[in-house]
Amino acid sequence: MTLKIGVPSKGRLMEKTFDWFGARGVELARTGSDREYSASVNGIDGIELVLLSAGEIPRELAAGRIHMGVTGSDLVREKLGGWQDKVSELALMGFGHADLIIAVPKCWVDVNTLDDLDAAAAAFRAKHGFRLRIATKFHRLIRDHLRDHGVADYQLVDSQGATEGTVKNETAEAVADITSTGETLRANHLKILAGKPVHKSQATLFKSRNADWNEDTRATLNALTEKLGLRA
Ligand SMILES: Nc1ncnc2c1ncn2[C@@H]1O[C@H](COP(=O)(O)OP(=O)(O)OP(=O)(O)O)[C@@H](O)[C@H]1O
Ligand SMILES: O=P(O)(O)OC[C@H]1O[C@H](OP(=O)(O)OP(=O)(O)O)[C@H](O)[C@@H]1O
Repeated sequence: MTLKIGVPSKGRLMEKTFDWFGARGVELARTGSDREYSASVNGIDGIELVLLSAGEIPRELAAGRIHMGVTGSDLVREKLGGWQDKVSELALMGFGHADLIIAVPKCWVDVNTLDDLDAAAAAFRAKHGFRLRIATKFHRLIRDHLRDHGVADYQLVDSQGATEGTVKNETAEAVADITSTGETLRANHLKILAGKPVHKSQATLFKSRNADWNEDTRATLNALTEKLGLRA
């Protein structure tokens, strides 16, 4: 039986994932044409590469359909409730860095912290008769973070892309999204609330707790982690 590793099939994380393994003597390679989703692994036997969208890798790990997978630490925490019961972290890979943050319009001069946001949200509701809207695709992480910091008078509105545009479009008053350079926030006249980010994300190699770990796959895992210089 082969050990299946899910790696991003495109996008930000793909190339660096291939480089990360390659630098450790495990060559991942796409096979076939540019558009064909097939790949191979050289340097170690008994491994099958599965090309997937980074966003789907958490679900596949949790279901045990892949034994290991590379994706952003933010996506695992967002998509898997109780993620630590489903997967474990084998390696922080040192790329794909991004911060999940909450941002408000730059012109809100009195709102710089979560406490300020809480006060602004209460005032907003009193004035407008509905709760201040925060646009995001990170529902679980933002809800938990705001609950932990005592902010209650808000509503999340779903935004799966172009989230920073929702304030200008008047579908939200604030946003919660990933940022790396900060360019998109600046361009949309938004400022990050002070304090630590909700989550500091990076590409991470995960191991599924629910996959079929039999004698073969465990032996392959041990060979692979040794080659990669990790602890299984
Ligand atoms: N500037 C950035 N913007 C968004 N995500 C970033 C950024 N920098 C790093 N990342 C990370 O990249 C990962 C998302 O990658 P990507 O957008 O390729 O995957 P995806 O959401 O599955 O998209 P797709 O479904 O199109 O493959 C997340 O873990 C995120 O934290
Ligand atoms: O801090 P920056 O370097 O400006 O990067 C942050 C932006 O990049 C991502 O969007 P993406 O390009 O994935 O597009 P999306 O709006 O479709 O999510 C993210 O959602 C931010 O909008």
